[in-house]
Parts: sequence; C-alpha cells; structure tokens
Amino acid sequence: MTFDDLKARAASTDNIADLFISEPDRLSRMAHRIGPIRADFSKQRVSLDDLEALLALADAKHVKEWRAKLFAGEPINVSEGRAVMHTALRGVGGEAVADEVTAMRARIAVFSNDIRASGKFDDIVHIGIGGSDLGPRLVADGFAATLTASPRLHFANNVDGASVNDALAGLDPKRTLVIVVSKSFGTQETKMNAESVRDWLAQAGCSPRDHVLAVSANRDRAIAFGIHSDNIFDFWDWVGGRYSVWSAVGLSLAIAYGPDAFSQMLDGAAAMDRHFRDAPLKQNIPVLMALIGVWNRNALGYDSLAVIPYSRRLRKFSAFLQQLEMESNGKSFGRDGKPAGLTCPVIWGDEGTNGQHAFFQWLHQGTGPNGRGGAPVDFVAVLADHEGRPEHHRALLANCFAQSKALMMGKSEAVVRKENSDRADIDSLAPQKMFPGNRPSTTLTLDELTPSAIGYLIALYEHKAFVQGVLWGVNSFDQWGVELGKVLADTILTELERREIGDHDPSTKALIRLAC
Ligand SMILES: O=P(O)(O)OC[C@H]1O[C@H](O)[C@H](O)[C@@H](O)[C@@H]1O
Repeated sequence: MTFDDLKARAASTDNIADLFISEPDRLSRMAHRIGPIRADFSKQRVSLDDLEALLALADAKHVKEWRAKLFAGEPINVSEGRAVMHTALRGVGGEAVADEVTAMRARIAVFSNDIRASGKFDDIVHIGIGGSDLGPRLVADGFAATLTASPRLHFANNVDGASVNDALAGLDPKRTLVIVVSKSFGTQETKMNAESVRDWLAQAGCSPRDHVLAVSANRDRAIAFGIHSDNIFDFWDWVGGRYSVWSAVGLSLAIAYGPDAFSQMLDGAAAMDRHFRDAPLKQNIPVLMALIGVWNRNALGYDSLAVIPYSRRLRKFSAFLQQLEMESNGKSFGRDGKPAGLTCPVIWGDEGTNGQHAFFQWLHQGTGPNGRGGAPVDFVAVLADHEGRPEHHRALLANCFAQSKALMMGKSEAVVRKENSDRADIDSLAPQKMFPGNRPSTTLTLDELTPSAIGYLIALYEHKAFVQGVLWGVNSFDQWGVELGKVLADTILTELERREIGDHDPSTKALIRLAC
C-alpha cells in the first residue's frame, strides 16, 4: 500500500452521508472509547474499505515496529542520537530511566506541597517559551475547569516587553515565586525575561535564592545564569520540549493546582500510552486518527486541519498542537535524507462557538487546493458542565454537534431554490446560498474536563503525531527548521545595539535602518 494507491482510491470516494447508508455498522466501527474520551471518526470522508487500506499502509510503513522502538527507549531521534521517552515520565516504557523519573515525581510532589503549605507566595510567574510554555499554559487553563490555582499562575513567554509586563502587573515581588523553564537554558526570550524579572525582584530587595527556581536539562547553564543549584529541577535530553509538560516543566502546575492533579494528568496520559501500545491498530484511537489525517492530507489533498475545542478551557489547544504537530512533522525530507512528499498540514483553530462567527464561513463554503474546499475539522467537546450554567452548556454542545452535521450534510441547491422561489435573482443566488457538504470531521468528546482527561487528550495527539511521522518517514523529534532565524536574530540584535548595519539584502537593511 502506497500514498499513490490511497490517492487512486480517494478519487472515487463516496459522499459521507451516503456511507452511513451503505455501511450500516459504520458508527460502531468508527467510534471508539478509551477512558473518558470517545472518538467518532464516522463523519470522515473515508469508507470502511478505505480504512482497511490505511491499516495496510500502517503495516507497510512498520508502525508497530516503530511503536515498539518508542516504548523500548531506542534512540529513534536519529539526527540528534537520542531516545524519545516522554511516556516514561508517565511510568510507561523506558524502564532504564524509571528510577530517575520516580525520584523526580516525588521531589515535585514534596516540593509543591511544601510551597503550598508555606503560604509564602500568592503568585507564580512561569517564564518559558515553545515547549516550555505551551503545554503548561494549556493545562493551567484546563485544570481551572475543576480546580482553583493557589498560588495564582502567570506566564511570560514572548521577548516582547509586554509579555513580562503583563505577567508582573499588580504582583508583589515579596510574595512571588519565579520559575524559569528552559530545556536548553540558552533561549534568548526566556533568558531576557528571566533577567528582567530578576531585576524586578532585586529592586524590591528579594534574593533569587528565595524566589527563583529553574527547570532545565542544562544544569550548568542554569547555574552560570545565577540560579542556585538547590533551586534547579532537572529534566533530560530524552524529553523533547514539546513533549515535556509531564516532566518538571509542569512544576508550576503542580504547585498552583496541587501535585495530586498533576499526578492524575500523568496517570490519564499513561492510560492512553497503554491503549496506544496494546490496542489492535483497527481500534487504536491515536493510530486511526493519524491514518485518517494522512488520508485527508495525502489522498484527499487537504493542506490544513482545523482543531476547534468547544471548551473555553481548551482554547489554547490548537496553539499547543501547532507546536506538537507542525514542529514534529513540518518537514520536507525523511530520515533517509530523501524528499518526504506531503507531510504535516497547517494546524489552526480557535474556540467554538467564537470561530463560527469568523472563519466557519470558509469551512462551509471556502475553496481549497484540492477542489474539495475548506479543511477537515477536529471538534473537541466536553460533555459535563463545569461552570454551573447548564443552559450555556447545552447551547455550546448544540452548536458543536450542529456544525459537524452541517459540514457533512450541506444544503443542496434544489432546497435553496425551493426556499427562495420568490426571488427574481434565484439563478445567481442559489449557488451562493447552497452548502456543498461532504466536508469531513472527527468529534472527540470528553466526559469531563478532569486533569486525567486532559492527560488522555494530550497523549492522544502526541501519539497521533508520532504515527504520522512514521507514515511520512520523517524524524518527529528534531526541529532544525527553527535554527536559521535564531542565528540571524542574534546577528541583527548586535547590529541594532551597536547601530551598525551589516551585510544584508536591501529589504533587511532598510528594516534595520528604521529601527536604529
Ligand atoms: O526549552 P527551551 O530550550 O528554552 O526551548 C524552547 C523552544 O525553543 C526552540 O526554538 C524550539 O523550537 C522549541 O522546540 C523549544 O520548545
């Protein structure tokens, strides 16, 4: 089975709505549950036979073998010679590091409880960017569905001074704990924000020893930066930044929401790990999600995926997934150095229902590179109401379910003509008011937005990204594509500081001149 075979199959793919008629057991075969998550793939434009072909592709691309390598802790990040063991942080696989992980989890729990019991801090400022920021921010919002942060949690990520200013606004330095999170401890934004916050503390006479912690895989750099060695929480080079929320990178979550919530999240992720490791591929939710994503990308030719959480508490989910999926699989060349073909689509989205009043027009009627229009959608909904407003919650869910139905069913030109038969301009109006339908989506429902369910959800997409990396033949665990801009930014920063314009193209020179 090859991508070309899939493309040939897709050329004759049916209408989704018709598939429910020709495949009476479609829903039961395409909706699967694990723990609090139910994944309904039945509104995808893929027949059960197509799914068999996709499972054959998984075999042809050795998904099971790669999955075994992942859990065995083999160095599958070949370009950096590293193992990939974020599942070991949840206690699944990576036995070689189990003791270190257990010790770190215990240290996080004891430390978090001590800080919470001490009552010394009202606020935590978490400084970090990319993988050292997106996961903790997503989870902090998610935990707020069922828990209250105490101390309160603030984030400074961007090098834009507004980021650190917003994070510190109204805070009392004497009652603030600062956690600097950087795997490399070499990231410009994080170091600059940490310096600014250190100055802010110093002006109030607060010592870094009492107020600043670091989380890093590079202890030496953290010490060189001036962090006391007792205040450093380590993590390891086998944890990729975008897979690191399960490590001490989540320390601020454990302090603010309690170590029990943090552990429950890890346990939820572990349950998803075991499902991914053990379930047959045809019932394996991350595998099916990955295969359907590849179908949409490589067979149907979609170039983006919209992820729409119908949950305000998950509104950062698409931003989180942009790093998880696009940094993992946004690559042109495979592990073998050969062109990889079409890989990761653009991931984008916003919370529902807000998006309905903005870009959903495009999802329903917009054009696309494949002539099919729009983009596939992952809808994510939480069944329980955590806000004590059942009428709002029913409306939220009604909108979510209505959108996936509308995308699939559309509204024919004939119906539009009937409804507007009195209009003289019906010939020009009808095509504008009709909905083509047959637009694919997946609906994920979570019973409740508990810490455990959040663990399940994030781990689901981690494994999806892993499987897609295997199918596309890329190394999902490096990110060389972010380096060039960083190096150039350093050069240009020096020029801005010295007011000296170096050797650049005319456009870049003109921009530097404007800022000098
Ligand atoms: O945690 P750090 O070392 O500070 O890295 C922060 C982020 O910056 C890098 O440029 C990478 O693109 C990300 O993968 C990483 O998560």
